[in-house]
Amino acid sequence: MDTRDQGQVTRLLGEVQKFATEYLEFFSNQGLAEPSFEAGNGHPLDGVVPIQVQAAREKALEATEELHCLLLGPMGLLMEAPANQYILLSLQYIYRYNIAAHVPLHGETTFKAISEATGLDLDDVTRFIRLAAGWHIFHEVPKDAIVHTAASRQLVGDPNLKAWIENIAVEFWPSLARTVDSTQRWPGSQEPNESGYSLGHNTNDSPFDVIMRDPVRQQRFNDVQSFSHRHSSFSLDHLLKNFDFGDVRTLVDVGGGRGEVAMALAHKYSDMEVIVQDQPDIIRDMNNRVPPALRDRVRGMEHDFFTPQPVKDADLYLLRWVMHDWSDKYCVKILESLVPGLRRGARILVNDICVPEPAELGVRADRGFRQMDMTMKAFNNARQRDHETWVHLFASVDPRLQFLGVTIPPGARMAIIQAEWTGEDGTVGGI
Ligand SMILES: C[S@@+](CC[C@H](N)C(=O)[O-])C[C@H]1O[C@@H](n2cnc3c(N)ncnc32)[C@H](O)[C@@H]1O
Repeated sequence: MDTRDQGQVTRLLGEVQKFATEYLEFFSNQGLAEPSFEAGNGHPLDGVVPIQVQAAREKALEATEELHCLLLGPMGLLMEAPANQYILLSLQYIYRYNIAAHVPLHGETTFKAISEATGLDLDDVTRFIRLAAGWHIFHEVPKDAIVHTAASRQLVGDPNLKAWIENIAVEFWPSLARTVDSTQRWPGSQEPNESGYSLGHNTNDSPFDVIMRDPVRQQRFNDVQSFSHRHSSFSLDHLLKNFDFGDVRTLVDVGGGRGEVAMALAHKYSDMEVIVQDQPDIIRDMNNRVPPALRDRVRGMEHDFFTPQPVKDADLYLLRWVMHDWSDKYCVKILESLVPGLRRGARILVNDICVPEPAELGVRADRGFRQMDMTMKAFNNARQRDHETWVHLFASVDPRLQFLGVTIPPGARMAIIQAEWTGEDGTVGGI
């Protein structure tokens, strides 16, 4: 008999008690009320909580998650697993019809009042909101009347959160539903137009092309990038605090989006010139966002990163949150296209996920990385990479591109991955 799991529930109970108590001490020390579904925890995302408090919370979450799974039992676990997708359905409905704004921030309303104000079918309103209430998003009391919870209040007036949820519902969800079909139709494909997205959206184009030609989708996609910067584990601060840009005079932010990273860098380093490269529409938007005080040092440049790099002699080429959008085949092309711009000693800095080894993290944290990996496959046949895959990727570009290593700042999800060009200036293909 396998005795490994004996006493596991008891051990987990102890861990929940220990780590949740540590977490709660932070609230009592600050004179704050305990977190509740009604009032939340007072923090929009966990950025303002000290790192050791975040760690205690994460350990408590890991332990409660495992406890939950053990109590479900094997069959319960399998049966409950698909249920979480339903919350997305409800959130999509709530956003589509701006339901949250029809609930007073303080006080209650009724399903009937929402139906009358929006013109929506009363039965639909009731059913979609009751579905959400199962996840503590709105609370129904008494029957047919609802009030906000802390979570449903977040759905009012936060366009970037809206974009993030709608992007998953509209772009990713149909893609995920067809990803297994895509493995059958195009086994092992690295092409962006042979993915779950291609089948789910019935298109032969790559997802980026589909998104970029539709202003609504494009705006939403850009807002998602802004939203992702807000979560502490994806915060730009990890890069700014843990990489010394002190000797960088010219930085090219390749696929730099709306320039948020560039502007943060230019604020911090008053001698740095930053060139943001991206697709034409993004660059037009980006140029309008640069404040006058930074315009002489931050500028946008339309550039397709699959074509040779036009900026020669920069000190650093940054690829932040770009490579995970592409399969290895296309990442090699992106890196190869940089080579013509590189002078000896120029560095490439990739700020992207480096997936930890299996079992290095708890199951909850690990699951987050695996889900992101599968999302990228469904979207674009792209992937998240672990240490070994990053090393292999750089090695397959050019032996003169020396891999300098990977560091993951404490509390960060995005790793700092570096390489240096050791060849002659601006050489391509072994010349
Ligand atoms: C996930 S976003 C990352 C943006 C930014 N680096 C950040 O950290 O927020 C990926 C960016 O790559 C850009 N991109 C996609 N294809 C591109 C191409 N062929 N050439 C240049 N940029 C491209 C997108 O427009 C988008 O801004």
